Amino acid sequence: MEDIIKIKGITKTYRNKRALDSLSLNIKKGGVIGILGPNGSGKTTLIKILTGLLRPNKGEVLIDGKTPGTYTKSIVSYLPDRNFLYEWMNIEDAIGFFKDFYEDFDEDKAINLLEFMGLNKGMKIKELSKGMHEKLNLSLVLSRNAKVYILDEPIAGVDPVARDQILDAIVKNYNEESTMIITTHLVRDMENLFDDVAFLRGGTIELIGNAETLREEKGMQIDDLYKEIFG
Ligand SMILES: Nc1ncnc2c1ncn2[C@@H]1O[C@H](COP(=O)(O)OP(=O)(O)OP(=O)(O)O)[C@@H](O)[C@H]1O
Repeated sequence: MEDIIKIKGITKTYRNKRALDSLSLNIKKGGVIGILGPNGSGKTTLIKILTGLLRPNKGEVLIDGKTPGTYTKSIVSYLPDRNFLYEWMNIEDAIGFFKDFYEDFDEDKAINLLEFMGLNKGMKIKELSKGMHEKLNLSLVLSRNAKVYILDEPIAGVDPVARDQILDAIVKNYNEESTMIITTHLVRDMENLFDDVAFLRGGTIELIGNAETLREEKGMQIDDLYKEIFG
């Protein structure tokens, strides 16, 4: 299977802190990969490099054959780990904002997803709870017809019911032609979603593999393997 993302030897240093250390990773087209690692392991830094928000000090990243920039932003739908909508907006404005920004945005899909999440158009952004924010942001991001979806900690800080709804929305809206990259340290809740997993420690990949194969080889769930590696 063709690789949609090729990461070769990237290093990223903030002042004197090395967040990524000669990290290499190829991600094949189609499928869901979990990037797993504890706080500070470099997950967000890696995602910011993939989305073109940061540049590595060394190494190379290719997404669909191009370095992160205008083209890659047009094919990558990104859920940041924080809110990206304006406080003055309501949900309808947020839909309009995505429609204006992204040619691949499917408004009908967004409306269906928002209904599934129990959100309505008139709700004001500044009045949403953390879980509602997460549901809104995810609904918008999943409503783009993108080649690559990058979800940074999609269920962090939300209650178990909202978590299940978010996971359901991801599963139901995932299209097998596209590639999904999800970072998390909430492995138990998310492991059934992953085709492949990569364990990140100290800015490098400690272990990578097919989730099912790893479960068989190690005789344990990915969550237990995570605890064994990072515990
Ligand atoms: N802007 C910054 N300036 C200085 N150091 C930073 C900056 N951003 C991240 N770091 C450091 O780089 C390392 C990797 O951080 P990063 O945010 O990528 O980790 P993470 O795996 O996403 O963590 P978390 O799960 O807590 O979000 C950490 O040691 C962090 O302190």
